[in-house]
Amino acid sequence: MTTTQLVTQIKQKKSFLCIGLDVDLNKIPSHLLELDDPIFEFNKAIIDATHHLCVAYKPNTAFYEAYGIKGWQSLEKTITYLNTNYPEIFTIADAKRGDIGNTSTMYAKAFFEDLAFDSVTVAPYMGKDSVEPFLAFKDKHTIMLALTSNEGAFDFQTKKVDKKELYIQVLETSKNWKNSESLMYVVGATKAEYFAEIRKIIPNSFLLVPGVGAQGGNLQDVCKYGLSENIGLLINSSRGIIYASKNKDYALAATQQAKKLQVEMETILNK
Ligand SMILES: O=c1ccn([C@@H]2O[C@H](COP(=O)(O)O)[C@@H](O)[C@H]2O)c(=O)[nH]1
Repeated sequence: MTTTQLVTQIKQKKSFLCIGLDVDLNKIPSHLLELDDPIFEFNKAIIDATHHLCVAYKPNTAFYEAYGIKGWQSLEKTITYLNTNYPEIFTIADAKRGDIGNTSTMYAKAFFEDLAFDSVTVAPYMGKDSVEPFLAFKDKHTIMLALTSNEGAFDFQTKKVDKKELYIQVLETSKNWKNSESLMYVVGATKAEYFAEIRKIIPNSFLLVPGVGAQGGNLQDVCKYGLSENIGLLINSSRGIIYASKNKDYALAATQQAKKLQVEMETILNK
């Protein structure tokens, strides 16, 4: 998917919401556990109930890998279901990969070719030659961790290297990499006070922003300095939407939570 197609979808739906599909078998309604593939059935119901309110879905691969081959099959069925039934939706494999070049190429093939995701998250720690193999894929997007939502972000990311914070170095340096126009960045909603500085460096790049909802990040605070000319934000909420109810009404409850965020986003976009 191209960035233009993503922006068009955002404008049509008046939403820049990304829903995280982080499925934990201990948290889903118990009646689903009797089915052959509870993870897929849960995702299918959530997707059917929310696709009109969001522009992206983000399964975090950890929640699938934890269940071995069955979990990976559920992930495959979920992405195939999305690509077949809702091809306009932007898909993110939150896998946080990155390795030496030839290994990164294999990671990129796994998520872009085999599973046909539109994007994958990567860690910047191993540098240019670990990220450029992902950027070589046309109309695919590489979403690099910049300033993460967790407390541990302050351990390294905000530490100064050559008088500049590491996350700033990541943003500035990666702008010069081959095919860097395919880069997006992860910036946590819990770090709203950093968005103004970040936008000075990457005014137009899309930012994937996790941390709204369960982690306490605030949508209004993020949008104040995070919005760009082409909107440029994908705000993720996972647990706050998919676990809004533990009962049989879970899909309806997810719709209601997603709708709340979409309405807030529509108001912001209309300003
Ligand atoms: O900085 C980061 C990077 C990734 N995540 C991931 O996003 C979701 C957030 O889930 P919630 O339930 O809405 O808190 C999850 O998959 C994280 O691994 C992040 O939170 N922060």
